[in-house]
Amino acid sequence: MLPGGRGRRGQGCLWPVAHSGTQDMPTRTSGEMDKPLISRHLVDSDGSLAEAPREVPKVGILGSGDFARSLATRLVGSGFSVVVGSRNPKRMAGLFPSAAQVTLQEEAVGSPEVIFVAMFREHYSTLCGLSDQLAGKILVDVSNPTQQEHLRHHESNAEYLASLFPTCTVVKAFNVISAWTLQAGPRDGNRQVPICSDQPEAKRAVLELAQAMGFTPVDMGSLASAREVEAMPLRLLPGWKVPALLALGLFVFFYTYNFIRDVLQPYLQEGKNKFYQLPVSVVNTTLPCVAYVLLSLVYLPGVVAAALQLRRGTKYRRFPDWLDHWLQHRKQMGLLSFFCAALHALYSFCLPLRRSHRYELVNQAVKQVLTNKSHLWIEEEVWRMEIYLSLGVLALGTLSLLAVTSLPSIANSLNWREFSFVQRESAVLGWAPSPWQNQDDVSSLNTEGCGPDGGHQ
Ligand SMILES: NC(=O)C1=CN([C@@H]2O[C@H](COP(=O)(O)OP(=O)(O)OC[C@H]3O[C@@H](n4cnc5c(N)ncnc54)[C@H](OP(=O)(O)O)[C@@H]3O)[C@@H](O)[C@H]2O)C=CC1
Ligand SMILES: [Cu+2]
Repeated sequence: MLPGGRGRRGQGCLWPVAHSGTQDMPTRTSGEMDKPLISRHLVDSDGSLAEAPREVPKVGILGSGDFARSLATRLVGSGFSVVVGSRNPKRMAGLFPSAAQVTLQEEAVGSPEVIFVAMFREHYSTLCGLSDQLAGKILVDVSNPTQQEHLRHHESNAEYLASLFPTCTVVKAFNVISAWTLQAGPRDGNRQVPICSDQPEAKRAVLELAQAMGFTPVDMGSLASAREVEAMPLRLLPGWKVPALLALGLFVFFYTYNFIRDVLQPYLQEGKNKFYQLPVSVVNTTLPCVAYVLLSLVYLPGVVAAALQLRRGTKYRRFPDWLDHWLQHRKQMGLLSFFCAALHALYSFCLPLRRSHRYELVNQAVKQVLTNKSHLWIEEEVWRMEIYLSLGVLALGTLSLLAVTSLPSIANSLNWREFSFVQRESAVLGWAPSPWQNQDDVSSLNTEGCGPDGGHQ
């Protein structure tokens, strides 16, 4: 079991990998050579307790910058012995945890099997002098290219490092984790660490290292995926761009429409000044329209896909790309729909707070007095509003249930049947999940609870 890690019972733990052809293991007898450095089993096959880990695994870090410091802190905290290689160890030693050994680059790379290269790409070539000492070791490339660098270089940083050190095994990992997350621990921030390498054993070693540090490693395959892994931190909310632009476009469209209908037309035809309605009332009328349309766009691709499958007579053929993308964006559209509906509810609460509303009430009262009416009560109107409001609240409640259960952490705590039950039963459409639907889908309901005039006024 790894120190500080959540070692799996009865399962072999490979860290650190004993390289075939690694010479620096003279301390172990030949009988021990096939065992990993750390004790292999928590519980042996005969049920007796295995020996506790004795040797503290050593990890090397080249570079002494922000990332190196955070990494060293985290590794020491996870029970590893850390040796840092710097061009200027004296100056840097004070910045590292005291348990970490800070020394010259050539001294640091001697003993550890796994060495993190916490430097920028342009400085990789300065390590070429260490080629001989590095032979046979695992180099972990943590670098992140800038947008320009990513576009300029065809090969990934990790592949470039591998080309400089053909005798080493390069593993790409940890680039998506910020120095800050490393230091604070994986409690907050992203836990997932995508890892890729051409050598399965080396990848496995780094996978287990990440796990021992409390992260969730994700196997991304061979080093050819490094370019994709390096592009990850450059992307900003990738799945949200299209749905957010769509929501914005819908908002602009409906806002313009409502402005023309509720403000401009009364002004032009009757000379009424209703421009004060622009900040609250028109926005409040617009939000449910956006919510409705987004919601129908959550359902529509499912129907289109079903129709397509029926027409093709099979479900084992790929959907066209546009439909595929649309299907993949349903969750975001559903959540944006929920967001608009929630905003609409808030705005609706604020309607009676407005000064214009108070003036209108008083004016109406005065009018009533002048016409000598004492009691104004239209039964039908009263009932209608009560029902609108009740349906609106119910609809928003259901929509929030769908939104909440679609969040990964909550969806993961439900099994597939529970998930589809919540999603289906709460959906007033009675829409059944189908094979193309993924677990992350938010399906929704068809009522939003708006008055026919949309504005609850
Ligand atoms: N900071 C972050 O949050 C993250 C950083 N990364 C990646 O980690 C790597 C290091 O980043 P970071 O620690 O922030 O950078 P820094 O600038 O803080 O550190 C870079 C280190 O590289 C070392 N180095 C070795 N050779 C040279 C050289 N010839 N010229 C200059 N420096 C050299 C230096 O250490 P010394 O002087 O001791 O030799 C220096 O401390 C980068 O590739 C970055 O993309 C990845 C994810 C997050
Ligand atoms: Cu409403």
